[in-house]
Amino acid sequence: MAGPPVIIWAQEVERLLHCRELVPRLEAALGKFSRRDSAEVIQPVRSTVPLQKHNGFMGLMPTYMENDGVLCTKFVCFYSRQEGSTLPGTQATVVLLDAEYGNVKAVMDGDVITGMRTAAVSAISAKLLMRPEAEVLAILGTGHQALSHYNVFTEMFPFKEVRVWSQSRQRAERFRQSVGGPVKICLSVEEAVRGADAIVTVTKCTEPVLFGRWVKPGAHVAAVGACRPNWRELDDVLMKGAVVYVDSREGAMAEAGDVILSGAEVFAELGDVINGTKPAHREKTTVFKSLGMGVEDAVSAQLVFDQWTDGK
Ligand SMILES: NC(=O)C1=CN([C@@H]2O[C@H](COP(=O)(O)OP(=O)(O)OC[C@H]3O[C@@H](n4cnc5c(N)ncnc54)[C@H](O)[C@@H]3O)[C@@H](O)[C@H]2O)C=CC1
Ligand SMILES: O=C(O)C1=NCCCC1
Repeated sequence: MAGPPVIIWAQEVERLLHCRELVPRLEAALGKFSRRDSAEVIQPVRSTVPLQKHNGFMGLMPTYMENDGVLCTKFVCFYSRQEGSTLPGTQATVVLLDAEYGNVKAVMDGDVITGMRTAAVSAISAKLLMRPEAEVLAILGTGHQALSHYNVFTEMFPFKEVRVWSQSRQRAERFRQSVGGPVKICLSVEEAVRGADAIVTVTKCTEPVLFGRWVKPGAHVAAVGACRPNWRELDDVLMKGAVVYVDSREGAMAEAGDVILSGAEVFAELGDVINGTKPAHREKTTVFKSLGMGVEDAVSAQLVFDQWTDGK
């Protein structure tokens, strides 16, 4: 008979999950997802339940990887909070199950996983699509994802300058103090992105904040916010002028306002590039529209569980 599930909370997940081990697993997972082989990955498009009273959504993200024996689901609640609210903007929990018996093996904090796997997938997009000589990174937004993206991008690439923009100077200052390295605070989005080689958009805005006319030709944009079909971070000029990559085509057509409302063509999934079935257009302006996938949470949770079991 199965024992009770283990509970692995945030501090422990943080101790066990490292970008250097996670990135190769995520690359493999993105490749498997794009092969559309049901023995590799079954991952339906996220089901989203509106929490109207609280101005939020609950996303359900199940995944089964039969060949790898991984069965997992994440519950993630995300909210549009009033300015100054002290309530959390996103809360996630990941559940790992035994596929044969159906029992829950582990319940773990999903916030650390969401932060790190999202930033790691954006970094994989940059590894594939950014120009190798890239020197300047611009981050728009200063919340949780901004911090995880700063950490992962500066660990993986030798940027000479990191710029950050926030709606609020105070939040930008707080962000600068919370990171381990140098950051240039910019007072406008234009100042932050002009001349940047890589741009990460991690805001909660619902209207475009990044305009194509400011983006240097050949730059790479990892667009992480705007995960609802009527929300935008990027304008039509950027979406239509860039080669657009996504994590999941089905996900993008259901959830990505930047894709749906601009009418931009999706060129490829990141997994197609990893599998060698679609080219990486490093020489052109590229956008990776990220929505987040259950398979990313599944391999992250399995890694945490394996490390936890090894160290027991
Ligand atoms: N693609 C993916 O896999 C994932 C995407 N997300 C999305 O990424 C975005 C950022 O998430 P977190 O950092 O966790 O949120 P957060 O609440 O910690 O930070 C949000 C940031 O957006 C800024 N912001 C809010 N409204 C704005 C507006 N109208 N214009 C410009 N900036 C604005 C805030 O000042 C803050 O810097 C959210 O949209 C979230 O839903 C989150 C997790 C995974
Ligand atoms: O993949 C995720 O996790 C999320 N994606 C979009 C919105 C918040 C969480």
